[in-house]
Amino acid sequence: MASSIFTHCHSSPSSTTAFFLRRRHPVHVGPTSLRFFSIPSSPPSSHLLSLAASATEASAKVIDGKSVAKQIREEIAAEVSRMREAVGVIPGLAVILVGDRKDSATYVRNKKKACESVGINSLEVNLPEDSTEEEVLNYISSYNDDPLVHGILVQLPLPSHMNEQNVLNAVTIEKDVDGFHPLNIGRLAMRGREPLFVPCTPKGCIELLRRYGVSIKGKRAVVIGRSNIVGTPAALLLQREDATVSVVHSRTSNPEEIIRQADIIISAVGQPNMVRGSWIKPGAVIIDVGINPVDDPSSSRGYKLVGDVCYEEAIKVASAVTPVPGGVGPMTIAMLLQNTLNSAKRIHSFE
Ligand SMILES: Nc1nc(=O)c2c([nH]1)NC[C@@H]1CN(c3ccc(C(=O)N[C@@H](CCC(=O)O)C(=O)O)cc3)C=[N+]21
Repeated sequence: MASSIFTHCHSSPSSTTAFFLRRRHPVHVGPTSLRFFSIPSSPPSSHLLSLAASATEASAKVIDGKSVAKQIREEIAAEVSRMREAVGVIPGLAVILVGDRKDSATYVRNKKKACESVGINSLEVNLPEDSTEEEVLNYISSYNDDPLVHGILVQLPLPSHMNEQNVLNAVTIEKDVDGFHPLNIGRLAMRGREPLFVPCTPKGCIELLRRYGVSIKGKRAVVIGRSNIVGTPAALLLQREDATVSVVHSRTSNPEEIIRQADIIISAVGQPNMVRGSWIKPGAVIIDVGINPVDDPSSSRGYKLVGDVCYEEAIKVASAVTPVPGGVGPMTIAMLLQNTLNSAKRIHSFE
């Protein structure tokens, strides 16, 4: 198993530009399985990470997103009951799913399960693929007005006949738990302004760094990818944390040279095993957002999930790396729950 993924890293095309061809969001498939690496029992509680650690295979840490996410879900569950007991309010998340994409259905199911696990109410509407934009807008409008709903999530991607911008703009910023409303992104970009919500995946990346004691201030950070939902907000967040940030994308010349200068790398491009060991500065910390299915005849599903970063190479050079699966993915859902809880607290002035 481990050798097949190793082979995959080496059989990947070596040209950088070939990897940067545009692609849709990584496709989510199947249940979590941690097969390729040993996971430490729990994340360090204090600042144990040494960025200057000599780069040997044994010294690299696996950043265990699955276990951090579990810890965060427990904290959220405690807050949800405290709020329910104190003011009788249960946070509610409404999820709007349009069409029958298999990966989207899986994501929505996982979000619903996660809500149940912490005591958050979840409402779900599944509209047919050929629904009109107006029908979606009507649902958004009724959830905007519904006092039992504190967060609204429109599962992306939407069918191509809908205007994503119109739809996302319709979610009231008070309930925009995805943090995708332009007003929330705009505030994220401006110094001295505070967004009501920060997008879940980038927020999860920063939370992982924080809980593993990786300091960001004054560090060189490189974000690979410039999507609205991950790359761009991740770069804005790192900058707010006082990193010096570069964004590498499909039109960047010499991406490897820029990436090699990074103390912290966040990769969100959706290209399997694109970032090679030789692109990584010894001791760097790597947050791998990509969740890419690749063929794997030895797996019962016929595929396995790999990140944007060649894990077996990275683990030898970096001081810490997030695995795929079990890294950023579970954190995204934990941050969605946190945003929903915080929204209910804000709406009900509960501290
Ligand atoms: N409005 C909207 N908000 C989103 O946040 C959103 C979206 N649309 N569309 C799709 C993407 C993708 N996404 C993931 C969430 C969790 C995992 C996750 O938990 N993955 C696990 C399981 C992987 C597996 O084994 O299948 C892991 O990485 O360990 C992955 C991907 C949220 N998205």
